[in-house]
Amino acid sequence: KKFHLGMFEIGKPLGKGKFGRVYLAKERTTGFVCALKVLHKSELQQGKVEKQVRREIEIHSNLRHPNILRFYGHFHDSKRVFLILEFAGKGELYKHLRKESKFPEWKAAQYIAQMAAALKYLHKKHVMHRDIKPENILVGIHGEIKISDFGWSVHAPNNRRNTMCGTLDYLPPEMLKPGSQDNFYNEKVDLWSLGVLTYEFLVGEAPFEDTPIMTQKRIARGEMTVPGFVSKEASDLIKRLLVLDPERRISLDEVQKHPWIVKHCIKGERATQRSSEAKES
Ligand SMILES: COc1cccc(-c2nc(Nc3cc(C)[nH]n3)cc3ccccc23)c1
Repeated sequence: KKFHLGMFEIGKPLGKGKFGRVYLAKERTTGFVCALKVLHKSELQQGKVEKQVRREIEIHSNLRHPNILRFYGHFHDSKRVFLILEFAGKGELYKHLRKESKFPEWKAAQYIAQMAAALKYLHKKHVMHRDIKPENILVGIHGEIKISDFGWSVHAPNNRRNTMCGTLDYLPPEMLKPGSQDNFYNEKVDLWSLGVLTYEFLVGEAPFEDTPIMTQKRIARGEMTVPGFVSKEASDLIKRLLVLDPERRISLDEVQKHPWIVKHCIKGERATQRSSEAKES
């Protein structure tokens, strides 16, 4: 007996996140496959995250980009909230990262180029994600990556009122400063996190990974070293993103034109040139 929920046929559970379970689902009339995220209102109340979920829905439902997981809609019953999300066939990026321990430079560069494109789109809408990390990225069936969780995204600028986000590893120095009320930060926080992500893709661990106290100290001082096996171009990009002063971080446009990205990301004519060469051979 298949389990139906209104117009959806519920398939296998894909896994569970922090506040809910995710199921494969099929829309009954069209056969459209999606992922259904089920959140229990009681758990949201306990975790004091209802406002965050409402903001996630409001922000995520207005986003359309190939490297951002599509949000199709939501509905709720007395006990649960259901988010209708795009299904990404290859699951969580951080599982691939742990399995491969670190990514080859060409793969890391392609992922970072896709992240830069998604962040450029978000920042143009004055949305900052604030929680860029491998756990919040899914992989589509063709290997493309999709930013998923928007639970911590807000409209920029913002001053840190709410409690700390998840892991400290990805927090930029400006979000760690003692709570002076004029502690405003903007979307450049995502540039710092992009630097941490680039490092973690290439090295297999975060640049400031340490005990919580030491991690905060090392972030505040920008204290990290890039191992010798990382190419000098990749190391250059990491160092231009992990800059303490948010205003001095490399821009997303410059990331997309950076030699390390250009070298590994076949675009347009070079791709066709490659394929035409292949045809000749
Ligand atoms: C904790 O492990 C979790 C949790 C939630 C989802 C997955 C998972 N997700 C997706 N795709 C998704 C998920 C969403 C919201 N859209 N597309 C695919 C997978 C494939 C193999 C294993 C696991 C998968 C894992």
